[in-house]
Amino acid sequence: MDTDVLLALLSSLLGSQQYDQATLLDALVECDGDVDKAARRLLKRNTNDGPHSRKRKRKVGLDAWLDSSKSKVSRRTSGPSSGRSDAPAVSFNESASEKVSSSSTKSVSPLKNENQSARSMHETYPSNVQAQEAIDPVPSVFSSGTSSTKVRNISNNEFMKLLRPPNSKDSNVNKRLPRAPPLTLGTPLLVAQHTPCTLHPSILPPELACRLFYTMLHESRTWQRNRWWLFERVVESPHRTSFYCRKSFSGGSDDRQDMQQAAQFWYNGRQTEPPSTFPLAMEEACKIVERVVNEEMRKRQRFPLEWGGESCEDYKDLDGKVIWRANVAASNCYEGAKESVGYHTDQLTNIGPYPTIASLSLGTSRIFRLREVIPVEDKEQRSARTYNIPLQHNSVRASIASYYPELLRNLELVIMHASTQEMFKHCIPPQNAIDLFHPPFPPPVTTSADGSEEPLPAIESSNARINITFRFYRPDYRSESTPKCKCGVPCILRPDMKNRYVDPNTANAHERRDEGFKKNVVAKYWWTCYAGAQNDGKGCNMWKVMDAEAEGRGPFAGDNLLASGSH
Ligand SMILES: O=C(O)CCC(=O)C(=O)O
Ligand SMILES: [Fe+2]
Repeated sequence: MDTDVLLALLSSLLGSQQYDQATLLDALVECDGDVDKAARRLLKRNTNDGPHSRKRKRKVGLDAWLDSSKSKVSRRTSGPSSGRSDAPAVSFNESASEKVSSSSTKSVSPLKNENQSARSMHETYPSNVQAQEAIDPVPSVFSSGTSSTKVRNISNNEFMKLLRPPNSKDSNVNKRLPRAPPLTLGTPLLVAQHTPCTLHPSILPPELACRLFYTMLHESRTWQRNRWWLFERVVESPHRTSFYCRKSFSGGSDDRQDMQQAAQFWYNGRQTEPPSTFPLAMEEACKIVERVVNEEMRKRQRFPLEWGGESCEDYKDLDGKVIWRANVAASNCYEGAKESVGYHTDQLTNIGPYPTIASLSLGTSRIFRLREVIPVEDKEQRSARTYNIPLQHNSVRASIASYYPELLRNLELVIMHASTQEMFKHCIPPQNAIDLFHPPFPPPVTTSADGSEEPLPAIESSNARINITFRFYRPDYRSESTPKCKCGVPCILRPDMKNRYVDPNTANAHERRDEGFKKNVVAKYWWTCYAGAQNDGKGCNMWKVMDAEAEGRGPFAGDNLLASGSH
């Protein structure tokens, strides 16, 4: 994680559009993780590139970065007219800042309520700042205060100490390792070969896909940007998002209420309106997605910690067992090429270990980027690779917990893939250009509150991508079972991505001996305090290992495997 923080900081200093991640990483490695030095080195290189290089005029350095956000605050307080003429970010931040300060005062009261919980879908990686950087060369971070700003100058060392957790090994990046060049995975076969994801093009009937695009784009007018605290500032994700619950979920009413409470704190502990239920077109699409995901899951070996409750009555369908059922969905809207989401893993708080997530893309095509997190033990042997997966309209990318595709063995690839959330971080990077989407059908008709029917506004072309991630909130990870930290706020659940183990339940003797099959299971998860994301950035640093048995979690897929003796 700390390498990502360093990368985010470095690109904040330089502007991420001008340097690709590999260049930033190289500079960091050359400078032993010193962000300031790396920024100066890259700048110097640019200066040498020619006398007209516009990059060399940029002021860099941590102090300059902090200064720039200070001056942003003062611009803000001196009124919008003093801002840049092209300054939507400034005026936006101004109103966002007001909203945040009121919500941060509010967040105290809901957090007192025992039944409510603070949680979010995304990790609070500063790489979101990096993503936002690509939109506005001035970092889109701002002080939470008014004109008496909370921003203070701190030394480089002090800052680095904040960023680097004790015992962090990331500063010792192995300099001898060649960099693995990024790979673009343009076909379902390539995606399956290299990642624990599967790609399903043209999954919905074309008319339904188009109707769903219109519906969600219309809904997205009310979606919000995610905000959280980071290093005494509030940062904001450069895309809009919303959370939906599925009405037809067959769990009891307690389940539904519990999911609603979880949804209220969907993003980083910020209290939101109760979630909407799936619109009709989304419900229709969900049924198709569920069928495809279940078919795919039946082909795969399960991880011991996956949900194993498919034999419970509630999870049976007319057709028999349903391994995976979507009961919530998070939806994202990216307008234009520059809107993005930074590198993160999805929080496991309610979806539990080794979750399966089905992510439907509608509208303009965008790149989905995956980057593997290399376990500590492997750091000397191999470097992380970045995979780019272009996601077209009406396609589903399913991240299904899987050990590794069979094909990998035949191809004798060294990298052994496990599950997406445990082994990879993902993002939607900003792009320089996108193709406009032309809806192939006229807009659907909607029924308004007074019962009258009218069509949604027609769209000739759109620069928006709508993403719907269908998820299964596990009954054994319901909100009320989430441990609370000393702040009295529900914790978040994270995997120990950097340490992996052989799974004794599934590995055979040969596999256990074989180096290549080592470390394909994440066995440790921990609960950590997350109050800091909303609570003026202040949390209690609480940290405890998840003890599935003591916490009464399950049933797990591993229990079923053992019972059937099928491993
Ligand atoms: O838009 C996408 O495809 C990714 C969204 C995502 O990562 C999320 O909602 O957690
Ligand atoms: Fe995600």
